[in-house]
Amino acid sequence: MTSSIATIIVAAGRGTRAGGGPPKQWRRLGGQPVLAHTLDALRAGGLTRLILVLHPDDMTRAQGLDLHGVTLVAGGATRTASVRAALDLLSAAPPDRVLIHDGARPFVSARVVGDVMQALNDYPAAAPALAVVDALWRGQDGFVGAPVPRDGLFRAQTPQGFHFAPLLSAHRAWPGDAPDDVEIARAFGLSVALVPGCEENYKLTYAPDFARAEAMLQARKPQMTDIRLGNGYDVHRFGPGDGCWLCGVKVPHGRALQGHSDADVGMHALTDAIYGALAEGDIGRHFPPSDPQWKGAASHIFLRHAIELARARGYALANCDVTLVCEYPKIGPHAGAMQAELARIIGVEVGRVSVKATTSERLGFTGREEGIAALATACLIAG
Ligand SMILES: Nc1ccn([C@@H]2O[C@H](COP(=O)(O)OP(=O)(O)OP(=O)(O)O)[C@@H](O)[C@H]2O)c(=O)n1
Ligand SMILES: C[C@](O)(CO)[C@H](O)COP(=O)(O)O
Repeated sequence: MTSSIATIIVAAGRGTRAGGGPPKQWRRLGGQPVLAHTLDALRAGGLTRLILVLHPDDMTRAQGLDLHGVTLVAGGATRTASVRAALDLLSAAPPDRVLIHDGARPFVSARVVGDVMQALNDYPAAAPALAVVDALWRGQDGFVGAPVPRDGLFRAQTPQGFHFAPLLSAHRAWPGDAPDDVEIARAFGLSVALVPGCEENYKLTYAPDFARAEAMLQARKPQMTDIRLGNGYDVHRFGPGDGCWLCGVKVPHGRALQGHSDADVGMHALTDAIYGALAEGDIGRHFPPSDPQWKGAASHIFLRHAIELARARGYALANCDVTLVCEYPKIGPHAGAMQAELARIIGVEVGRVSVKATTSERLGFTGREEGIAALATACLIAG
């Protein structure tokens, strides 16, 4: 038989030790109120019936939270009074079990929640805690006094879990305040099982605890891979000659491509794709055709420049793909050599470079064999 469970989140305190500003449970962590993280963490632990105890002055702040499955209740002047208000509310439709969690512990893990719930199958109460590992001393007027044996000492955490009926009786029998509900349950005679807590489940208490929380959130963020894509397109016309430079290979042909440089249309398209990925314009920006020093230049100069620029910015070429559009010369027999040459210039393995070709079905300027067009895509990856 499954038992019903409700979770009380106490969040009606004023957070005076955390310093100025809004109460700590309403301060923002990673752009959201602390309480939004706490609710998310508890839901991730499978808890759905949630009682959120708020200070009467904070009720309107709750509108910014995801209140699905949440009942709001006004808290009291002490933590104990706040828990009691929630227990009284629940007593109208009592669950079998209740977990009580500090709103100021936003990083509780599903594992801790699960361990507490599991322990309630065998015990009337259970609480997470961490063994004290450091040596303990009593301080005496600013000096180290007598050591305190640390064996058997634990640092208490929440959620603390209880069978509901005995806990309600324990609270109703308790006269005043208490640091937590374990103390009240034990005073009533309930045995409380220890389950392992976790370091991340610390309570935001003092101002520096917020910097630690921000750092934890930052570390949890999936690291975004910086991937950049660029495309390039180029056309050169045919003129007299005995072959075309295409992707670094001279392909025998009855004509040659005309241009200011060696007119390697494929390498130009690829170079522009790399510049495009870097948002660095095109070849014309880096090697102006008006500058006579680039007349007849070998196009690998341009490609090397683009890839060096990428490296200087911290990018490597992940892969590239060049498509040549022409009826003639036939590219297929030379595509392997072109891939190898481009890979050599770029400094990557051949498997990252693709060269392929298509005709335009005799349509347009390429179909009329007036020139060759080339398209290229380059993918750069940071790191
Ligand atoms: N009257 C109170 C006092 C405390 N709490 C809640 O109990 C949890 C643990 O208490 P603590 O860390 O002591 O919170 P504060 O009382 O807000 O802090 P401070 O003592 O620094 O003012 C917090 O989530 C807090 O909001 C509560 O619901 N009602
Ligand atoms: C309930 C509690 O969080 C257990 O660690 C703690 O007792 C309440 O907070 P305080 O900082 O001790 O007031």
